[in-house]
Amino acid sequence: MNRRELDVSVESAALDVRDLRVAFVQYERGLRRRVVEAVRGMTLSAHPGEVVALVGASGAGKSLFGHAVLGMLPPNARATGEVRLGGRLLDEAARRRLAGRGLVLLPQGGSYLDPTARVGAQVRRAARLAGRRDPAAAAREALAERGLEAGVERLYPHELSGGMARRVVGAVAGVGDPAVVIADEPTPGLHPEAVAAALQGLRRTADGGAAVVLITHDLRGALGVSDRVVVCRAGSTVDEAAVADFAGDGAGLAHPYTRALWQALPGHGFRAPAEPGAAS
Ligand SMILES: Nc1ncnc2c1ncn2[C@@H]1O[C@H](COP(=O)(O)OP(=O)(O)OP(=O)(O)O)[C@@H](O)[C@H]1O
Ligand code: NI
Repeated sequence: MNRRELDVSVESAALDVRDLRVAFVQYERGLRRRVVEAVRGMTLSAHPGEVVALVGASGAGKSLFGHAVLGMLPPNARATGEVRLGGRLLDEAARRRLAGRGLVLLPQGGSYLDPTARVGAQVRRAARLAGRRDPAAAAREALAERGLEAGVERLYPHELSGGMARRVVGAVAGVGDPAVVIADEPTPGLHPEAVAAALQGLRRTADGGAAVVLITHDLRGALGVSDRVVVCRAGSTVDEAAVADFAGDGAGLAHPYTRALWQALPGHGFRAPAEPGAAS
């Protein structure tokens, strides 16, 4: 099922997540059962054509959000809340079936590419999974659209530069014409031009009609390509702000934590906000 089959219209959000919660069941010394709530109320929606940034500190629950939406949590995790795709309420199993097709996750750490397979095979596989009738042609086209010539198909991931790898990832993500792309921290470890290229790749994916959720620590980088910013802290989404509100001394930002994140950026002359529980 791809974007057309999901029947995503501009009126309904492609992705609509309400009050998502994720708890882990843990056993202490094999006996005492303990439930730890890692995500405690995350709400986010993204419309076709939009890039919505999900920003927050390390451990805030951003990656869990992505995994929960895809229905890919570890077995000891329990998720609750409502996840709609194209207006339809779907359970975890239904979302897992859409993974790689209507719904794509680019996981944190760049492990999205299989190091043992050639680029061409990987993009063709994504095209096949997405139901493209001629996977080879679709793969060639997806790579060419991103400025990669046919020879790239024969390369292995370790033979790609950072920027090329990201474009290949973009091709893998975009070849099925997905309704929703969740990109988890797509930029660490890349040099600045490659970071910009990767973010622009996501922007183009959205301009092509997908709803993109950009998970990142990099508020400044996110502002360059996003339409809205959702801020999370300690497992909860605490604010949603328009990109235009991130200006000057942050007076346009209503939420104190969002304002503190903005003011903590280098050049703004303020200190980073303390994390809950952190020693000050
Ligand atoms: N399998 C698990 N079992 C127990 N707790 C977990 C598990 N996976 C994640 N957590 C906890 O959930 C919280 C959120 O983790 P998550 O990976 O979503 O953070 P994040 O916002 O993506 O951080 P980062 O920016 O560092 O990637 C963390 O406190 C983490 O310890
Ligand atoms: Ni993460």
